[in-house]
Amino acid sequence: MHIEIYDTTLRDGAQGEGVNFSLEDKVLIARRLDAMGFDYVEGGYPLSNPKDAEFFQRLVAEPLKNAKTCAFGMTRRKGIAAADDPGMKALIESQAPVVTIVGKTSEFHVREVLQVSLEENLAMIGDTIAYLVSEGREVIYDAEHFFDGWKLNPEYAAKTIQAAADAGAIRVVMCDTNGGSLPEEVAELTRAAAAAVEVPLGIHTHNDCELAVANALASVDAGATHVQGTINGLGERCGNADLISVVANLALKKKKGYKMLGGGDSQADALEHLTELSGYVYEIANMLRRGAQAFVGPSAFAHKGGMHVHAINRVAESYEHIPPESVGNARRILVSELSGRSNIIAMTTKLNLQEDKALMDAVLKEVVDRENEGYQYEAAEASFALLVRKLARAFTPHFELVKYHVTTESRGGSPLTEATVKLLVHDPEGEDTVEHRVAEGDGPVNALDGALRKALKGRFPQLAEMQLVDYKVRVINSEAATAASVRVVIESRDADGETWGTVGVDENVIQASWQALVDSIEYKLCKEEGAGGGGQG
Ligand SMILES: CC(=O)SCCNC(=O)CCNC(=O)[C@H](O)C(C)(C)COP(=O)(O)OP(=O)(O)OC[C@H]1O[C@@H](n2cnc3c(N)ncnc32)[C@H](O)[C@@H]1OP(=O)(O)O
Ligand SMILES: CC(=O)C(=O)O
Repeated sequence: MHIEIYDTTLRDGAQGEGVNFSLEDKVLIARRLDAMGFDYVEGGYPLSNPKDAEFFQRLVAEPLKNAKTCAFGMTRRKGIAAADDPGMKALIESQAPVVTIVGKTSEFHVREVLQVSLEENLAMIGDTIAYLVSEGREVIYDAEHFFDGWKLNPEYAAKTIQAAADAGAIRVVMCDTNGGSLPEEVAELTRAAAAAVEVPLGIHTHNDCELAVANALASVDAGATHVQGTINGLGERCGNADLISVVANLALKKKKGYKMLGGGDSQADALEHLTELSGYVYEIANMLRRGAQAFVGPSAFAHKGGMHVHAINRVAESYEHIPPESVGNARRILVSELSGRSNIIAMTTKLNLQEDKALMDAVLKEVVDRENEGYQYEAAEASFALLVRKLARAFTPHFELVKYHVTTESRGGSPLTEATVKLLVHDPEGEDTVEHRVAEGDGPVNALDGALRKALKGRFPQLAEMQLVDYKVRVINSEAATAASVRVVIESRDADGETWGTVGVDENVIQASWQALVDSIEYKLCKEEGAGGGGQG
């Protein structure tokens, strides 16, 4: 059975705190969803702001290829004809072929929020849809507060969706607007709605009880054939149903043969692009990815516990509910104090090192000891790779520190930071040289990085290709007051997009930063020589 997937990232997703798409962002996301086979893409509320209105004009100039574009609006204002309502005018002018209209289902909302009679609300629903249909639009009706409204007054709730169906709505979508319903209630009321109207039913759920996806799935099992939600679950308050999880569960977990996103090969292809889609939307929204996001998060198939990794090495599905590749994700093995030898073997295999029991034991001991001192290798695979090479005696440093010096000076204005670095730079085929360089920076780490690069750029020009993209500091034993150590984790990126993390720990933040900086540069140089391996990007 085909289940329609309706994306409202650009409207309800944009109602999430901290989400603000530009016009260009919206167009890019709409086209990506279109390419992946989504049935409907809701672009926004044309009455609300010029950007949303302009979005639809952009799609008139260059329409989506597969998905239907939907413009969102509410039922006509009380006491006026639909044709006279500015909201209707904006919807018609959007030229979107589909209009999604939200209307009230709950008599409580009709009385207390709209403050109109129950009859006037029914007329507002019917008039609005009939008018838009007469203007040649397909209308999807979003029944706001459907579940709460039905529980309060089922006869009235049924009348509201019947008014929508009678006026020509092509879908009636049951909205769990406050996100307070449970899956069993959603299933039961989906069956009740199916008995009240013949129009295909849809489901639109919010995540206030962490049940948006479960509620959407329950509704589909009970007969809904259209699911509304957003990518990554962005949306008002706690968000909407995450369509990534909805699609992955319907396609991969349910045994009822649900088909979506084009079905067949296109469906499989779309599933394999879900991780990429999730990252794309986070990137455009300028938001950090959620590590533990189901199916597509970086931690969704990351194995940390030694016993898990041991089992995974024997049979992948022992600790994985689906193959990570089926949703475009990848297995990751983490190294930490919770590791057993299996974690270390998995990581060193990635580094192309021979399996060597004595080395594995030494690495495991070193990792456990260092994590006890505050190091953490989960986000610092490059430092781990260097640590293994050092223990395997397969590492020759490219340079050594003679001394560094960092000063910060303020004469009343913004402080100025300056770093001096003196290095012994090795040259296996020639003479070692001493490089002594100074650089200014926005802060101590920036200045140190500048001076370090100046000292190395003559001998290693390829360092110009890499840049530091993230810097995190954390105090790790704050109860020890003055003796507290800090952990610095630096993320670096190469010209080809590969990223790697390095770590440093010390009581002095500059020394911790120096360790992480040196590891970052050594990793890049080893990588160039084919000896780094195991990048994280
Ligand atoms: C469940 C949902 O997510 S629905 C979508 C919610 N999204 C948004 O609100 C974002 C876009 N909204 C906006 O840009 C603005 O709210 C607008 C342009 C729609 C309206 O702005 P304003 O005219 O200034 O009204 P305001 O937002 O203060 O109040 C909403 C008005 O709509 C009325 N209203 C609310 N729902 C409906 C409905 N389904 N049908 C008709 N009128 C409605 C309210 O009664 C209120 O009118 P009133 O002040 O005459 O009582
Ligand atoms: C329509 C909608 O966004 C809701 O009821 O949640």
